[in-house]
Amino acid sequence: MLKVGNYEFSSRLLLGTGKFPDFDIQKEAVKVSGTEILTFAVRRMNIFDPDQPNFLEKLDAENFTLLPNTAGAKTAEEAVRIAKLAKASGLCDMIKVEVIGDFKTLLPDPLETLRASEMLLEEGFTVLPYASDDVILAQKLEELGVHAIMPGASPIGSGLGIINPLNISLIIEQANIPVIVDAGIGSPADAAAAMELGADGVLLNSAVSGADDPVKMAQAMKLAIEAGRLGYEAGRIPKKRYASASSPLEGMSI
Ligand SMILES: CC(=O)[C@@H](O)[C@H](O)COP(=O)(O)O
Repeated sequence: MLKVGNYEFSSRLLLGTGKFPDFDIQKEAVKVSGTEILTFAVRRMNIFDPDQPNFLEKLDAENFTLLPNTAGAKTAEEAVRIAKLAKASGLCDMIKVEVIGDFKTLLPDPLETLRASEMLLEEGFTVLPYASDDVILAQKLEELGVHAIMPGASPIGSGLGIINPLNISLIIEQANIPVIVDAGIGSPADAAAAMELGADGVLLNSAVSGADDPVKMAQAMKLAIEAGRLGYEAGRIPKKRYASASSPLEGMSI
């Protein structure tokens, strides 16, 4: 069970809704992924014009917890404005804080992310900041009172997987709140690796929406996340430098 603030989920996969080839494929991929949390950029929503196409319309949004994100914000103030807009339009009070520091790498701005998180907590939001994989930043965000931390595996849309597993595992080890690895996941192996490190969940989008077969990939991600979690809970064997026989012969009279 993944618990974030007052919310509980049985799926540990958080899925982005952008960049699918079409809405029917998006709908089918979402269905087979088993996700209960859908994230999307508030700025992509036609909140005030119901006649405009709505990219969530095929999805029976009431069956999911919506996690609006503040993509496009460059400052804490912009992120707070976007979050308030989402809340005012009746979307969930959970918000993924995304304050980008540089539009080439799409890496998050740590200082503005910290400031935005503080301001949104004061406003009563359930706050999930997307952050770099910085161990101390994760500590400071937790001290502020955020409800989950979402360190990036690698830059958004890069598909590079976890480029600093040490940092991700240190963040997980110190955290008393859920750690959801977000962005840069390229394959099911990457998602399983995050879960095997002990992550509480994985947020991904491009790996599914950009796959040759997004529906198959959505299912693969679901299975990978479940397998990774099971493996983590089961406890892997330690890595050793030398062989040790799988069928020991000691004590056997031959
Ligand atoms: C949808 C969303 O929130 C993205 O900003 C997120 O970080 C996913 O990144 P990938 O597309 O790399 O999975």
